[in-house]
Amino acid sequence: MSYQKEVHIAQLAVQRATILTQRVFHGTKGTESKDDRSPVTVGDYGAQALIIHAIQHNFPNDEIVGEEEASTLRQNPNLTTQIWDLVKAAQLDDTAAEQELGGPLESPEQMLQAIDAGRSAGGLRGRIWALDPIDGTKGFLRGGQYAVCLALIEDGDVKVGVLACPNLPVDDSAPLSADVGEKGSDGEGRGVLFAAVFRTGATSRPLGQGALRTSRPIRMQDVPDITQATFCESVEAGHSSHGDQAAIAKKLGITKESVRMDSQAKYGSIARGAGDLYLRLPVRADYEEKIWDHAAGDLIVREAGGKVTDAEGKPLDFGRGRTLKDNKGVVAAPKTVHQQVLDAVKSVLSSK
Ligand SMILES: Nc1ncnc2c1ncn2[C@@H]1O[C@H](COP(=O)(O)O)[C@@H](O)[C@H]1OP(=O)(O)O
Ligand SMILES: [Mg+2]
Ligand SMILES: [Mg+2]
Ligand SMILES: [Mg+2]
Repeated sequence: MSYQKEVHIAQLAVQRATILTQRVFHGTKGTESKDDRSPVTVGDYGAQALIIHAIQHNFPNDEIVGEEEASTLRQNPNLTTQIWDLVKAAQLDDTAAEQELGGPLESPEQMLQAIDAGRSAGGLRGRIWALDPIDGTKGFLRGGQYAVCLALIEDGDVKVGVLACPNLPVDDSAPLSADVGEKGSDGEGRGVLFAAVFRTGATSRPLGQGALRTSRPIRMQDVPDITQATFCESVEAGHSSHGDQAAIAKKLGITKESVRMDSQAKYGSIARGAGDLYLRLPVRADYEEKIWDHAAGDLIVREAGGKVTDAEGKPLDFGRGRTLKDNKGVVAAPKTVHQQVLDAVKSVLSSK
């Protein structure tokens, strides 16, 4: 199977969803108090509805594991109307592409049903899409990094992964900096769409409309000297231990500050060689990572020449349900240095 239709539809679907997320961000900026999470709620539901509608139109027999579900939304008609207005207006300029996605949704009820179609339990058999409509909610709210993430898992293996990152530089060679991580902005020169298909490599293309078919291949950067590598990690210390990361960097002789950013933009950034290593180090022993937080990024990094495992060296197992219940942490690195990084991770974690 070549998965060409799957990756094409997945790219268009996340691209359309970012029209909505960007409108939500710009429409609410400055009008909401800082700790008001309503923009992200609107963006989450709206993007999930749009993407599931496109999947169901093209692949009606596939299952979907989506992060959100509509039960609380059904009790809030004002919020439903607000989201519906955004969902019906989010259309690609390219009318042929819009038709391929099934065109606009027909009614608020159809929108609610689409959101609720993301309730698959996941598992080892069949074709299952994993969807995170907005990954990196904190980054989204602050105007930093976030991603719209979609992957197709077949019999437990990720076959297609796409990540739309509206606030990352378009330029694959733009170096990472704390500024890129913390202050995104989707202005001029920003917005990139990463994609990968199992065994055919990874690509990027501009996210802007009018650039629907101009993908270029991406590769991880060689790391001839590990002491010069750039680490990426979460902004949130509660999602990945900053202290353990610093100890691991020290053990490897890395002196450069890590780059902190929210979301799977970290996987995309190392896949195109803007950074080198991504570590996610468990903070709470009982937290199970969600498949929609990793499936697309895992494939994009592996197809760009990387290796992705958990902190014990096991591959991420996407066939266990809605979570990665058999894995703890993530170590993503170019194949050539992965073992060296993993050894440092194991040594630091076992000495705690
Ligand atoms: N304790 C935790 N450990 C690791 N990841 C977490 C934890 N709590 C939430 N997350 C998830 O981490 C993701 C963001 O990761 P990052 O910090 O790399 O941007 C979110 O999807 C978030 O899930 P949720 O959507 O439930 O908040
Ligand atoms: Mg997420
Ligand atoms: Mg999310
Ligand atoms: Mg969430």
